Amino acid sequence: MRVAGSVRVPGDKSISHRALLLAALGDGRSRVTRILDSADVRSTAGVLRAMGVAVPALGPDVVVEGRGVRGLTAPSSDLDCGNSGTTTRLTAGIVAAQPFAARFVGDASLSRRPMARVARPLEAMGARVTYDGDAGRLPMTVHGGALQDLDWTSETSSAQVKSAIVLAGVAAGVEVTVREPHRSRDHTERMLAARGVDVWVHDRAVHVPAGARVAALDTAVPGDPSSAAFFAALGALASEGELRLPDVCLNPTRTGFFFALARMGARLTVDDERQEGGEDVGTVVVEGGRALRGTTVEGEEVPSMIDELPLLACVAACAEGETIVRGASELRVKESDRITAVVTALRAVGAEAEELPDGFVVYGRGPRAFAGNVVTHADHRLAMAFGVLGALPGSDVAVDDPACVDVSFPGFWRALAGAIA
Ligand SMILES: O=C(O)C1=C[C@@H](OP(=O)(O)O)[C@@H](O)[C@H](O)C1
Ligand SMILES: C=C(OP(=O)(O)O)C(=O)O
Repeated sequence: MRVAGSVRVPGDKSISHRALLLAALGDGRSRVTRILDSADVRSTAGVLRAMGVAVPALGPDVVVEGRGVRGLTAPSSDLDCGNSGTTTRLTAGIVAAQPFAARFVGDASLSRRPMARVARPLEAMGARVTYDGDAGRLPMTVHGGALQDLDWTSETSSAQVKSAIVLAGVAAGVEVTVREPHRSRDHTERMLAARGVDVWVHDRAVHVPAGARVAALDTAVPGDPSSAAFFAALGALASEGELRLPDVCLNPTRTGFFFALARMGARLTVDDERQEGGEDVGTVVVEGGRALRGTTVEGEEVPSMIDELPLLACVAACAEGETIVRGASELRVKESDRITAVVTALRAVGAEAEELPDGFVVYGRGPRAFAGNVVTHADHRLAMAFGVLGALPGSDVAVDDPACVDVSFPGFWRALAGAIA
């Protein structure tokens, strides 16, 4: 298989959510260009509209009139977060500081995911959180109120938990410190700093002082490294050719997959590296034709490629030798249980893999073709990872729900077909 050309991946999902939320909390008008128009970001736009923020239909250029940190209005309907954990948890932090209650609902997948991880610190700040049914699961109502300062040590390295607490602190005007075991993605910190908030980051701790205001800011969203990862993998698995992936966010809390792929033997370089809107951005160039070998991922590397681990498992099936991922039990509480789902799907297409409680082992047997049916559990990352395996010469992989890619990467299948020469 030969790859060629340039794939411009859509805007970063994490940054797109935050760009809307911070624009809503801002003093004045913010313009966001190149925002990701996907189902998850539409969920964030929808919950903001329900709270009185005039967010236009998502497009190349989105202008939002900020309401200030406590200027949201009580929603007259539920906040429908769809499939999006980020929408739910970050918005829960903001609602905790507003003088009203809001009920969060989501689809079947989101309704299985744990919410106590954000509810507990928000309760410690003085908000009240109630559940319709099972404790810690949606539907969940956050009753906002007068919040107090918080110094919180998180058990998980979760940017959503960290951001929920930080946004609650900013919206309430109180002081917060959040500590985490390993550094998770730091877009909230960078984006608040760019909007005039005195954020301090020291090692694995973040501090925001009392009385913060969020300035309005015009920004462009860089390309999503989690979406670019599928094309980096495709290029690395190709027998010849080169793919260029321009304008990808290269924030070091997000580039773990590229690093692991390079370590496995892929030829990856970066052109035109620069700073844009507080983020490192560049063109990732991947060349095919290299033999790949297995690797081990654990510890602090895990958060830097948390959403790319299903894809890493697929690449590992085409490498020589074992790939071991440990310390990634968070994968069990994503859109699906991504440990069980990826191991089951790998076996279904003819690869060898086994589950660990907190990760997996893939027994790679070098470049080859795969065939079988993949159950995605409507998980976009699973669909795209197995889409890459299905694109390999001789492969015949049927993904049960190809449309679920719309959560993060509408147009993925066309882009995948277009990258193969
Ligand atoms: O903050 C964010 O934008 C995200 C954080 C990660 O989740 P956790 O915070 O649950 O690890 C990641 O998996 C998710 O896709 C997006
Ligand atoms: C886990 C993901 O997103 P979220 O938590 O926002 O649903 C993801 O996009 O892989």
